[in-house]
Amino acid sequence: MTDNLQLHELVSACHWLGAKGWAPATGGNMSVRQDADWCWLSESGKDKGNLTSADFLQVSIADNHAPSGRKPSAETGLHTLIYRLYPQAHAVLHVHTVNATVLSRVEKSATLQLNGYEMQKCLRGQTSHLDTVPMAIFDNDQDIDALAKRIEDYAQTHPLPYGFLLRGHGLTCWGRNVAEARRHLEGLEFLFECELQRRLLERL
Ligand SMILES: CSCCC(=O)C(=O)COP(=O)(O)O
Ligand SMILES: [Zn+2]
Repeated sequence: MTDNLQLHELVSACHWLGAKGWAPATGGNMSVRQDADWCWLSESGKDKGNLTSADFLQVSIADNHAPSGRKPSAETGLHTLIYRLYPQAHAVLHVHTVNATVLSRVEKSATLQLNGYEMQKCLRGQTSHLDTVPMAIFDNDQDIDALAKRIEDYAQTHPLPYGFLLRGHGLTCWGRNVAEARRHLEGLEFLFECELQRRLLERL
């Protein structure tokens, strides 16, 4: 059972990422796991930098049902997929940062390979800049069920330990608690900015 503390931490993470400009114009969505069956997801269409606990709706992880009758995020199916795939995932943050949006278009292949950066070590389990961290990029889709199915199929053979990019759309990342999801978001965003600048300066 997720305590109120995790929802409170999620609300402050939303204010933090909103202040950074990572959820512009109602973009982005966030959630926290309650238990094996339920999570709390941001309501669709809200300014994600200004949420309160009352803006989070209880959603069934199995079938995306929201008993309140209010409308959870349009991307609910991606959050619940992550909670089904990874029992250890307890918080999911989806943001529309400029770096994630642009880099996911500049990189034409299905995977962004990050290597050579000390900051890779902010990602759980990473211990060296010499290792390569693959970040999957999925082509964007307005059909979230179809997108979730593509991601689910991919995840059967490729682990997605931190998150994934949606091409021309943004980053979805998670962690074992809100603090870890927040660290992954901040670290990945830093790495994306470094990688974009490197490609610009090296004319790649
Ligand atoms: C203007 S944002 C377009 C929809 C989107 O990608 C998003 O992250 C926000 O959707 P939500 O339904 O969660 O508000
Ligand atoms: Zn989005």
